[in-house]
Amino acid sequence: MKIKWAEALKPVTAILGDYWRQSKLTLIVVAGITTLSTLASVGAPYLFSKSLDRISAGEPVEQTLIGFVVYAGLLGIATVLRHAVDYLTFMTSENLNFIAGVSFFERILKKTTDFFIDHNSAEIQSAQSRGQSALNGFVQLALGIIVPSIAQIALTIATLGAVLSADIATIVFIYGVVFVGFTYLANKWTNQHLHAAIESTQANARFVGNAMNAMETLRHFDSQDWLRRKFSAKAREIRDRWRSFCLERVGYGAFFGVMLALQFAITFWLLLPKYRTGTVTVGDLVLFNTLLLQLNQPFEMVGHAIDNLARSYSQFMPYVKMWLAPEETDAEQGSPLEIREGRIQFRSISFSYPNGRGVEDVRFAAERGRLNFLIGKTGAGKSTIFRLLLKSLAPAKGQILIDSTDLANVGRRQWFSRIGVVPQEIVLLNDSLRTNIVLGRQPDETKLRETAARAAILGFIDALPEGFETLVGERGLKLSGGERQRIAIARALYAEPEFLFLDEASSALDEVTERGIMTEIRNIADEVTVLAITHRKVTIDADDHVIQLSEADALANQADAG
Ligand SMILES: Nc1ncnc2c1ncn2[C@@H]1O[C@H](COP(=O)(O)OP(=O)(O)OP(=O)(O)O)[C@@H](O)[C@H]1O
Repeated sequence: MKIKWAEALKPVTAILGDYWRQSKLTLIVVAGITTLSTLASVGAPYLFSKSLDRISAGEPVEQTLIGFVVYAGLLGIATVLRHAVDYLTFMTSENLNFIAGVSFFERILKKTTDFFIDHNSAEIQSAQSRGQSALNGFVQLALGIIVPSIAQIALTIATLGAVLSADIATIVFIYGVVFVGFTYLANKWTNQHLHAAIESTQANARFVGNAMNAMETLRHFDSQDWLRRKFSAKAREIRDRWRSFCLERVGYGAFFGVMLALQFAITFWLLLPKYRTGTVTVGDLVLFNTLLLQLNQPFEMVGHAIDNLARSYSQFMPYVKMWLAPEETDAEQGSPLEIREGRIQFRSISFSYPNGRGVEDVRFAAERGRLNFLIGKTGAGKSTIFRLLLKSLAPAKGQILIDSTDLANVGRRQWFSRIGVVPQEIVLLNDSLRTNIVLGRQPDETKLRETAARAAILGFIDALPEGFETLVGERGLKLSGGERQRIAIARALYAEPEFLFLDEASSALDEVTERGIMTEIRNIADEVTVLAITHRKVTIDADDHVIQLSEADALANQADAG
């Protein structure tokens, strides 16, 4: 996806806007100090050259000493101010990191399900840290380099023009334009290597994230060697792209050296005859030499700044792409959800994924008073129906009614506050059992114990030395599959939902435990609408309501209202 400049500017303006509001005072102080530092760095050599001329003209040393003392003082002040600018800029950058980090995280929280199917956590993190450092680069460049350098260039050229001659100032100006222009072109020419290097780095982060998630499996298949080869091939590709970039830049360096020598040679060639005729003094020559040497620094800095800007821009692209990726659209001002009977009705629902698969014309109703089981062959569309119910997908056709309210008009937060879900793939945080069940909702010890008992996990938790405070490990891997499922069931029941969706929620449980949990759930079926996906017929009782997805082509699924 190629990003337009205007689009890339959206996150920049949002973040820098916040940054300006929060760090206004420091930024103004930095700008003030920068101006003073620039004045001191041009004023000092000027004073030196004038004092030198006065001494050459035979003025007594006592009278000229004051000029040299002020010169020394100005040099000192310029150094102090330069350091102050460096560190104040650095100090504010931490605040910028904070703002950029939080804004990015908030955006990621709103992304669609597809976003998390396409990007893993390592890749998201890599985009975030590169994006943050690029943004920081922009600000540091602007504050610490571009603004002071341009001020110094302007002031120096004006001084050279006034003290020496307009043609010298013009030569220096032309040199600066060629220098900065060539740096810009060199960037353009080397950009393809740069973009390729950044893209490869991002792809490698995605690869590493995938590999970390599948580490156990890869080990079982003795795939480490294959993994290592793949990783080193990708890492080599990144290194080679960076190398091509750097070597091309080294070549351009030679051009800059020749340019610098030429500039000095031409200007001295013009100045020396003027010295002979007395229009230029020794002090003027010294001033010229000092200012020119000093001026190469801001020229180089502006050149590098353009260079860095180009690099930062590329580094910033993955961050921008993620920032701009579609977000869940929500009916925030949606219909209030009034629940009377808790009836869920699918009315001719169709949905197709980009690959053409999905569900078509699905019709069924799930009511309270008994459990509703959704069954059908693998790939028939059961999970897709759940995703539609959870508003991760939106129907292309048809309506999902909750009593008489169309679910499409209900805000996600409102809907999620009324439902409990146990997904097929249980996701646990690497935190305590308590945190994994409560998940940031209102803490209530009695409710916690009650729901854990309903999910048949209370006995297990109480027997652990640290009880509810036990840590579950990365993705809950310190628990068995069945324990993870029971924690997920307790989590779904904790907020006393009005609708409960179970996607193969008991597939990892033994029959006795499963029966116990299903009895608990049947006991609440009068107050909660329960819709469960299962492949295990034994889970289903004679009194339960079965919704059978047809065995025809998945896209032509026709649910039986049972
Ligand atoms: N994100 C996706 N992108 C593209 N196609 C998908 C996606 N998710 C599912 N599908 C396809 O849609 C169809 C229905 O999948 P779904 O997961 O709903 O089936 P299911 O009945 O839940 O299967 P199972 O019983 O195996 O879990 C399948 O053909 C599947 O390949």
